[in-house]
Amino acid sequence: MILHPECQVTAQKEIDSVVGDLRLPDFGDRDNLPFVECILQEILRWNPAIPLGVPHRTMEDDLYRGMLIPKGALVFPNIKAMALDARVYSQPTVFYPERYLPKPAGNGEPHFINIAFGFGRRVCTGRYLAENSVWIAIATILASCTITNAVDEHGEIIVPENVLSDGLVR
Ligand code: HEM
Repeated sequence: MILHPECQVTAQKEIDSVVGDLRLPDFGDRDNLPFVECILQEILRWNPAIPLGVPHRTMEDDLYRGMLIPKGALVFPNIKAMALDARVYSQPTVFYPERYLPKPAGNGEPHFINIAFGFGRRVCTGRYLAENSVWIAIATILASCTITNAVDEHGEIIVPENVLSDGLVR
């Protein structure tokens, strides 16, 4: 929110108009907060927490675009490459939650939630806990707080660097 203050303003206006200021958002509000939903999707996509997914092993020979993937092969789903695929997401490195809104407000780009949590029989078992936890955190924090930059000893705004750890989980 510090790096993208305009997103915070948009989300807070949406929460104020839908929820008001007499209560906090709850899960019953989720369908009525499309921009908060967009922020959740963009957080999952912009810098995926598990960039190379978790490898799966093929149980039988498979053919993919004419290429044989033999039984027993390890397949790594490159989630980060899918997140940054410019054929699917315009300016993919930019944090731009509006991209998911239908046209003309946004680009109608596909939600990332079906990719971020992996695939098939071994899909993340914590998916719904995680997605709902992140959603309620975004909604309640932005309903009750405004996140702003820290300032240094001279009163100058500190702009944090966007630096992430490397590894299986970031
Ligand atoms: C935003 C948060 C999270 C993300 C992005 C995430 C993502 C993933 C991904 C990509 C996988 C690999 C799925 C595959 O094999 O294709 C996975 C597996 C798994 N996740 Fe998560 N996860 C998150 C939170 C959680 C939480 C909160 C829990 C537990 C409460 C959890 C428990 C698991 C478990 C147990 C597996 C292994 C499932 C299996 O191999 O059968 N995850 N997760």
